[in-house]
Amino acid sequence: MPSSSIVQPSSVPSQIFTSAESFSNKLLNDKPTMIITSLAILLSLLILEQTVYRVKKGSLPGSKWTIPVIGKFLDSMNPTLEGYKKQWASGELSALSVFHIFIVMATTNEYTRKILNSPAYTEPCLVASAKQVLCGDNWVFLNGKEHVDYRRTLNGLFTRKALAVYLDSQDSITRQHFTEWLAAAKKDPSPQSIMHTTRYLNMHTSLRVFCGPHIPEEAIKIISDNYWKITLALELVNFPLAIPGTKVYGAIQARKIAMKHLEAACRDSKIWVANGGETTCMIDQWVRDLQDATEKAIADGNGKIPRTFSDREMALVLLSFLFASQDAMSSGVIYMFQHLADHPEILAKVREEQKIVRNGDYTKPMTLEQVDQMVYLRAVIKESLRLKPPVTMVPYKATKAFPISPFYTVPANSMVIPSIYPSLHDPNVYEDPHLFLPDRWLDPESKANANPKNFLVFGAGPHRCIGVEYTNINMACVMGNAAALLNWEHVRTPESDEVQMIATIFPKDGCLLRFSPRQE
Ligand code: HEM
Repeated sequence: MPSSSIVQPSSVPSQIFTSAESFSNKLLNDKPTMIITSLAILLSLLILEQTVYRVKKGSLPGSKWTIPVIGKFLDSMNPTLEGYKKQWASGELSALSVFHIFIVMATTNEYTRKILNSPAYTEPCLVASAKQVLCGDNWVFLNGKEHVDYRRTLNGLFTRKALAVYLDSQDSITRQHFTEWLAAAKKDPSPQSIMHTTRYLNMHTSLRVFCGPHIPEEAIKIISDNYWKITLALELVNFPLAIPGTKVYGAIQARKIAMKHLEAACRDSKIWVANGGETTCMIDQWVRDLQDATEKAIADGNGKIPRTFSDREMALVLLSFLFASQDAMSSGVIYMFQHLADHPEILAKVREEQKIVRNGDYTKPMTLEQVDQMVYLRAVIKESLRLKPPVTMVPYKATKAFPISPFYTVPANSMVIPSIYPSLHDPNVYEDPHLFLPDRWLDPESKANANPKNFLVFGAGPHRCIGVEYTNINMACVMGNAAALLNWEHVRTPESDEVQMIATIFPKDGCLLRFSPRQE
């Protein structure tokens, strides 16, 4: 076969094979050509892949070549904070590629804020699997005016009045779990990791705050047991196909289970509110807000009747809240337990404040007014979140070519990642950034307070966390009650200060604590 046929395959199509024998002879004769053709195509694709990567990367730091097809997939499967620190140290902007997704990582506060505040060029994409797990029609994927309008409705679920209603559930569930933790510790006094117990406490609290009495206790347990599959699928880039056995497939099954129960709760709440039931939870609050706005519009005769929300739409919102809060809140609370155990002098001050604010009576449920007065505890929470921010980075996508600096334009459709961690550890803003120093938040003139733009624990811009106040109150409720009602001893291991990244960050040894009851 002449070599020209390699580049001119069209020279053969008119040939008709008249027998099976001549066909197989032809195949045997053509075998070397087919191999050479395939190799040539493969080589061209590899060269094209490397060229596209290098053109997109331009002058940014990062590997000169990318591993064919998978890129840095293996690194992204086992991410480490050390690995990310290396990437951040490589430049203010740096590049990598995973499964042909070109990624630009921003390190500085300036670039990070620019990505978060440029809705004309960027939108959150969470992680690559997020649309499969959360459903493409989830409100969190809206942008621009549609997003602003939707979010305005949801803001009503986080007013001070609404937060005061939720605090009762938060307080009673926290106490219930502490009682169970103490009973377990009495049975087995050996130190135990608090990873799963804290996650269950958070899931239980979230689902009662969101759904009140409209979700049965067994459903909470089922959702909680399955939710870990969602957490495991939150890698930056997953294996692209959601086939049985993959993490994304497991997460989709877990979401289906959660959605079934959340939709049922929304249905139940609508009936409850229509029958005059009191507001017990977030969905009741939402249904009541809509009912009140509708009645007002009719009474005013202005025609501004609010849109209705189906059970599925409401359940998708609750799913987005669960998704946003479960891992982040667990990380925040676990590190609080660790930091306070490792700094007994700070825990002593938290206890002193609890005693004063609550008049030494820890039997009464915590109130919002009391949380307002816990100035020291709130500084401790802020510092714990700064030192170990649960969310170290937030993946965004460039919806069009994004001129992030005078020297570099992020190519359209790339992933562009604002990094939160470096801003929170900037030594120019936080002296001794690796130390746990809550006092830095108590002086209004401190560098930390003078530079709020660096405090990116909850992001910034149009998609800034909607649950900031709820988070602060919940952490105050859990840690205020823990300080008052529990003693805990941290059994340190060589891995206590190492960080494990599973969607958010956790101490690598799971934080081993020994609990006992506290009497003042
Ligand atoms: C320690 C706890 C939490 C941390 C550290 C945290 C952090 C974050 C961060 C970094 C973002 C991205 C912001 C951005 O893109 O600029 C975010 C978004 C979001 N968070 Fe949180 N979060 C926490 C708890 C919660 C809770 C408890 C809820 C709900 C009950 C919640 C609901 C949301 C939602 C809905 C978004 C997306 C907002 C939007 O796209 O408009 N978060 N959060």
